[in-house]
Amino acid sequence: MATQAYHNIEGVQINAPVTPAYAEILTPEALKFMAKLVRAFADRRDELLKRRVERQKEFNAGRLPDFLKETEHIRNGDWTIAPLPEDLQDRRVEITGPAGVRKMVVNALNSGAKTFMADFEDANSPTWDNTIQGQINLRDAIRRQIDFTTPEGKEYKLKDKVATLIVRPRGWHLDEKHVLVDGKPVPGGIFDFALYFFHNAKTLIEQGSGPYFYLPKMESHLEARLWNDIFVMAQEELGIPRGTIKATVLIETILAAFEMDEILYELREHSAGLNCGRWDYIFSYIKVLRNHPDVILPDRNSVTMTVPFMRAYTLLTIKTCHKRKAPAIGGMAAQIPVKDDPQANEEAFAKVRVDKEREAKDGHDGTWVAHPALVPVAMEVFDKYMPTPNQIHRQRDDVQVTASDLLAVPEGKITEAGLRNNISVGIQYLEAWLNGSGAVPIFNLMEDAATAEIARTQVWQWIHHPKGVLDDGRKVTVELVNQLVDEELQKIKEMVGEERFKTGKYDLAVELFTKMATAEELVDFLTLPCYEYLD
Ligand SMILES: CC(=O)SCCNC(=O)CCNC(=O)[C@H](O)C(C)(C)COP(=O)(O)OP(=O)(O)OC[C@H]1O[C@@H](n2cnc3c(N)ncnc32)[C@H](O)[C@@H]1OP(=O)(O)O
Ligand SMILES: O=CC(=O)O
Ligand SMILES: [Mg+2]
Repeated sequence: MATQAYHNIEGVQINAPVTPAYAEILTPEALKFMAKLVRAFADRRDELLKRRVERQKEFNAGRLPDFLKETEHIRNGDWTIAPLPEDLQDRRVEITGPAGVRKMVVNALNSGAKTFMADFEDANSPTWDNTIQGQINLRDAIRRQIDFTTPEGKEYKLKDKVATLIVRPRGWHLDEKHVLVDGKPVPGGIFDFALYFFHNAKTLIEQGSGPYFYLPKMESHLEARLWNDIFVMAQEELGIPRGTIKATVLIETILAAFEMDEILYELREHSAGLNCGRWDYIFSYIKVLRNHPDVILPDRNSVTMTVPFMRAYTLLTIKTCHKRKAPAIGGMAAQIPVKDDPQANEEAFAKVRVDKEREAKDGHDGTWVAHPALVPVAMEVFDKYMPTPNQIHRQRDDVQVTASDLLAVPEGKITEAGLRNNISVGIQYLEAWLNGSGAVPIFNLMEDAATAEIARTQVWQWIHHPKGVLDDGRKVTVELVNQLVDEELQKIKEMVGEERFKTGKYDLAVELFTKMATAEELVDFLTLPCYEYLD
């Protein structure tokens, strides 16, 4: 790999190729801006990550998450978030997809969805190329200079009316290893935010929109405070009025569910509400409560949105948001179109419809879809049940959710089929991610970093937990998992063919998967050890 050090900007070093196109993003001014934010806030990010570790030690020792005593006054206080801008009033359907895939950016913006969340997180494998190409794509899309024709002659051209753009930077746990400030890798979230904001905020404002963000995987209101402080400084630096940035926080950790009011409060000048990131939420539930002898989840496909702890969390999100005049956006159904099988396709669409109906009736102000073909499905449902741009006016005072409701352990079986599915999906997903694809279709479902986290964490939990027993009475063990890994790998080989298997990264994917599933300690995020292998 070529190495380029940006010696002209003191303390900033880039250990990756900088092509002329990349240099348009990595300009001296943009890097200075990024470095200023990093210098101001990276230490606090590090402290907050240490705090996560300390809190986990307490949960491992038997403590259960609960609402915070010291912030009771915020939960009981009478306050609301600042008014929402015009183009974030109606978010009934939001499409998501990786920022780094140019044609998907065009397709998503053209999809008919109200907004498009361009992703540097769950749907993105953070290779250097994906990261910088993502920034290029977004810059070009905003300036309507993204149209192109493939060598096969297929045209990608933005329609007149496109979705409002929202960008999801990486979570606090991830670094951008290719860029160092004062010798240390920069927090990936600050890197993604800073470059996008620097290049586009003013243009977006001139267009009547604004710099809008989704903030992933937070575990406390102190982490939200950090984002808020970054926003304040970033706006000041560029001479943009405070409060222009709007950010929607994903409630996708069990710990954040206990701090929803506090998170909205920290960001109240910059808040665009909350979203139910259901897949990471399930992952976080397993991770945080991993040492608790009563907590074990059944097969991944039986942890649905209607199990009590998931229902409690989504209803509490709606209630909390609406009390604060904030939108409560729903989550992602994993079904995607099934090619060449109309019946299976109709079944998949029906599942999405049911999911969206429940969300709209509950009071969500919008929802997510993974594929353009699902935009009309979700749109029809929300048009039917939500005639107004949003339903923030619907107070859900009838909803009463306690700490034990949020923690309630669902019933269900652990089966060999469920174990095999987790193994196969885990390996296939890791292989794709290592090859630079962060979202992929596997067995007709959308899989991304969050859904794959559940797969590998379940295998770990079932091995390590005394109740990790299959419905036929067999204990899940390292030996059983190793045996099934071999068998599932063989099936994958048959499915993808000899050539693809040989040229793929299956050996590495199996090694990483098996290590994470069988290690004594649970790895915090699968993306951390795997990132070492990304270019
Ligand atoms: C847990 C969470 O965080 S959810 C949010 C993060 N996850 C995501 O964003 C996943 C988004 N979805 C996707 O990435 C894709 O839909 C996948 C990978 C699941 C399936 O993709 P494919 O196999 O390419 O789907 P398919 O072949 O049906 O695509 C048909 C067309 O739709 C496009 N398309 C599919 N999904 C999307 C999308 N989300 N955004 C834009 N375009 C899309 C494809 O690029 C393709 O375009 P083309 O005809 O111009 O070539
Ligand atoms: O980011 C969304 C999720 O479900 O995880
Ligand atoms: Mg997520």
